[in-house]
Amino acid sequence: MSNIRITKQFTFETGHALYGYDGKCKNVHGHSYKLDVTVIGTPISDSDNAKFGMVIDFTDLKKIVKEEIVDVFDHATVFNKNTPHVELAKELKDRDHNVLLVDYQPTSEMMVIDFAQKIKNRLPNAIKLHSLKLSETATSYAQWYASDNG
Ligand SMILES: Nc1nc2c(c(=O)[nH]1)N=C([C@H](O)[C@H](O)COP(=O)(O)OP(=O)(O)OP(=O)(O)O)CN2
Ligand SMILES: [Zn+2]
Repeated sequence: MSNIRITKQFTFETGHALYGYDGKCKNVHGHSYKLDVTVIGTPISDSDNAKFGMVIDFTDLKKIVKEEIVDVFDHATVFNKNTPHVELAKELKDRDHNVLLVDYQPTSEMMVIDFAQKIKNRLPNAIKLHSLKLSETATSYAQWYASDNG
C-alpha cells in the first residue's frame, strides 16, 4: 500500500511581541496565523473499518490540532516568560486578558517547533507527522519537516 501525505489547514489570530528584537516586531502586535499540518501514512485497507480508505479522518486531525493549538493560541497574546514581558503578561492577565506564557521567543520558527511536538504527542502510532508550515504573513513562514529532524 502506498504512503500518502494528507494536509489540513488551520487559521488563528494571535498577538505576540519579540522582546529584545531590533525591529518593529518588538512591539505587541498580532498576526492571522495559517498552519498547514501534513501527516503521512497508508490508507486503511479494511473495508469494514468506518475509516476505510483514509490515512486519518480529517475530522480527527482537526480535533487534535484544535485542542492542542488553535483553541489555545486563538485570540491569545504570547510572551516569552523568560523576559521582562512577564510583568506585562501579569498585568494583562489580572485584567482578564487571554495571555500565554511560553518558554521560548515566540517567532514563527520557535512556535512551529512547539506545535510539532504537541501534534506528534497526539497522533496514533501508525500516522507520522510529515511537516508543518506556519505563516505569519502572506510573505513570511516557517516550516518544520520530520526528515530534517532526525
Ligand atoms: N526569522 C524571523 N524573522 C522575523 C519573525 C519571525 O518569526 N522569524 N517575526 C517578525 C515579526 O513578528 C513579524 O512577522 C514581521 O515580519 P515581516 O515579514 O517583516 O512582516 P511585514 O508585515 O513587514 O510583512 P511584509 O509582507 O513584508 O509587509 C519579524 N521577523
Ligand atoms: Zn509578529
